[in-house]
Amino acid sequence: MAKKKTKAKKNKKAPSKFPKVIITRKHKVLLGSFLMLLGIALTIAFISFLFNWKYDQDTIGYFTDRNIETKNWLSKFGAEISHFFIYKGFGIASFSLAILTSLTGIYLFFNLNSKSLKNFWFWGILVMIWFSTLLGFFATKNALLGGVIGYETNDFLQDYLGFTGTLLVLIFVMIAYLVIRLNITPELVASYFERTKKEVSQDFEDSKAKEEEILQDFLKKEQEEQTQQTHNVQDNASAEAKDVKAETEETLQESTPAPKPEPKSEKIVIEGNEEEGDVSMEVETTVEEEEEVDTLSKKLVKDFGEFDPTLELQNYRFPTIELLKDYNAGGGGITINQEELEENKNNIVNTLKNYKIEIAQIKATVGPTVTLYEIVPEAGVRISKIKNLEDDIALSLSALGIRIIAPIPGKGTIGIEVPNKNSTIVSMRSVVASAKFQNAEMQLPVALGKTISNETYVVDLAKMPHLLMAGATGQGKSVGLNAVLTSLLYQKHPAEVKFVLVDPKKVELTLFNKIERHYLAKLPNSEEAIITDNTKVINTLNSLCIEMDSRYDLLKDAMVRNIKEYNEKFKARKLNPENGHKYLPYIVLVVDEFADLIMTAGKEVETPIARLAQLARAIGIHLIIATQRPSVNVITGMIKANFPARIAFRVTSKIDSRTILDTGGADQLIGKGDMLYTQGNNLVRLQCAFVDTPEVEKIVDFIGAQKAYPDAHLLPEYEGEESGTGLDIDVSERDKLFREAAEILVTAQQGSASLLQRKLKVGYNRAGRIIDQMEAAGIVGPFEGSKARQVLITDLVALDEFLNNE
Ligand SMILES: Nc1ncnc2c1ncn2[C@@H]1O[C@H](COP(=O)(O)OP(=O)(O)OP(=O)(O)O)[C@@H](O)[C@H]1O
Repeated sequence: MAKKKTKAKKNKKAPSKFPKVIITRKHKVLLGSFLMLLGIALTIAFISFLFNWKYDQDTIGYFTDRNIETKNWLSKFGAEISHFFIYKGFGIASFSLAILTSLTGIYLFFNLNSKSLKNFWFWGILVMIWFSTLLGFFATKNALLGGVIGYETNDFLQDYLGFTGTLLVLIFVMIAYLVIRLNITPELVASYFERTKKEVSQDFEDSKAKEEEILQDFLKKEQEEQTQQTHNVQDNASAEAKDVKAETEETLQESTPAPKPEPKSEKIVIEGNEEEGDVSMEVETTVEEEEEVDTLSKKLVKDFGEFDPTLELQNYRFPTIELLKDYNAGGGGITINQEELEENKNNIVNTLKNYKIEIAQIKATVGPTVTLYEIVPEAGVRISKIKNLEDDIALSLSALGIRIIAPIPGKGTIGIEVPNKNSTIVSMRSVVASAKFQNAEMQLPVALGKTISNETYVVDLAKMPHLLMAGATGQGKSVGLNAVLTSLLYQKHPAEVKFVLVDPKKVELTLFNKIERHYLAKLPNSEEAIITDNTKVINTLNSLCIEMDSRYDLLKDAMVRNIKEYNEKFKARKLNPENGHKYLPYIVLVVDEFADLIMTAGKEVETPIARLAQLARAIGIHLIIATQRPSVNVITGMIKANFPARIAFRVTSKIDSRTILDTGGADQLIGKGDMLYTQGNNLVRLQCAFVDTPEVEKIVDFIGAQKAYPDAHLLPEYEGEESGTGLDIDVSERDKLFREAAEILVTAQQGSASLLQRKLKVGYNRAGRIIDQMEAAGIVGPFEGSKARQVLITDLVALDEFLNNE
């Protein structure tokens, strides 16, 4: 019980802690500049101390006495602090402290990734201790070099390990540093020497070749001079020259670089017994050739560093947290209303008593929108009884949005969720600033909102791997979509993720147009990156399928299983861009109002969507589809089977809830971002993070104002059937009735399929196909909606001529 109380206390306190954790950009700039200057001050003080320490010795300890003067360039502060760190501390190794302080300042000031900073501090301090001990070891008489700590550490080690032992420890620490921090291995050192050796011998060969060239030039000149002399002399001279030439050739032959050594082979001889007539046999075993691939990639990484996909936009700045509004700035998180809690508790206890269910324990967890009352029934009460009474209990408590979970999975208690009278908005700012989101080691982290116990809920879109969002209109779907997109914008560089946005309503996602050249992907030749026309969606989906197939080919070629491994290999320069390899960004396809799409395009979109959903997980294409019409003809079995991660906002009926989640519950939500999330197993009730349109606008403005790529990310080209208009229809594939049909239309001067149907007595499909073939041939014009097509040939004679000339 006592434990529970403290837990409850923790929960109560948790929200008020939040604002304290947030370090704003201003704080960072201030602290960063302070630390940079402090580092510089320390360096100045330390340098000055090295020259003036003897004089300043007497002044130490008189910090408050203003009459005493020091020679340190930073006066008393400099003398005292240097005395503390250099003399009493780590000796001249203390300079590393000044460097680390400045470095921290630089990181904060420029808002750099602070992960590597921890590494710098750890190794910096280790090197400092090591160096001061080393100096304490070798320069025992000069206290200034190793400092007191260096001297004492060394003394301590020598007492226990002796002179040699201490030396060995120092050497080991150095090796550890070289191996762990600088990744220097014996192989690397060996390969360095090997390379240098090769370079030196190459230099020798080059100079030899030059010498040969000079020699040949010289010989040529000699020869020319000699041809001008008398015949006799000429003969002699040419004979001599021949000699010299022969000699030169000999040397030339020697100096020409030897052909590449074949892999060495070892010869083993199996001796036969000659007396018995046996023949001896030579067995040749070849030594394996060395693999060059790895050493090449290592060399590339060594020369150019790992491939950095963000290099093209290396000055890109992630949106700052200040762009998001702090909805709870005044109130400070969840407020707990004791009276309300008491009232609800009594209500629950009494209601259950009416049904003769006694309660042993009850515990409340206050969340942003609902409070969860966890009940432990008295021994002997069957859970199924409570489950059967679910509706009656909800009715007795007479509040909207009550959900009973009997039992809570994995807990053995019964949960009753009762909405709070005053709900708290979960701001996007609070979830983005949370440590859970900031430190999330996920490929595509998405902060969905907060759980009932007020914890930030972060999921990995890459693991989902596709998300279905549904809910009645006005319950928070668009806000939810924006929360997902915003999360990704806060964590992923434009080089790492691209969005394909489909927005038939034309208003929800339009804002993201501003980041077209940073984050959006589109078809080549399309003007707008955000797709608002349903017919164009089909082309985009098919293009994504092409992209998927080509990505699979790349993965196969690279012999990896997924995009993460592929990109790691590419970064390590193990994949050659000349073979078509490139860094692959994640692609997130967002379809708002999926119902609209299915209604207009049906199978044509369902098939590629299902294909992508089934196969695209490994190659980094993830789908998010949202709909306000959660009926079975929209969320079909095929869609459901491939979208294990689902979010349900409030719906109007239990049937709708079943369609989305395979279980009830979404009909009991209270709306305004109250939602249920499942990833195939448990249902989690969450309050969706709230991000308003002006906030999204600020973020996209912030990103849009920065340097961008020249164009949006281009998807592979896909020529839709309707855009091709069958122009490539082969003449030999024409319908048998083609000529007859053409004559009918030219005579009637009316390009109508129904006319063909009537005259030729063919079905609608065949008539349509013939018309398409005629369009391809140039006999009739393009489809003009309700009007009949224009006939481009005036009479039968012209038609005859036209067809004969084809
Ligand atoms: N997470 C949330 N927290 C607080 N209020 C919310 C939240 N989500 C939505 N709301 C409220 O609900 C309103 C409607 O939300 P939203 O526009 O997202 O609904 P929708 O389901 O997309 O509706 P539609 O399908 O008609 O576009 C918002 O204007 C806001 O006031």
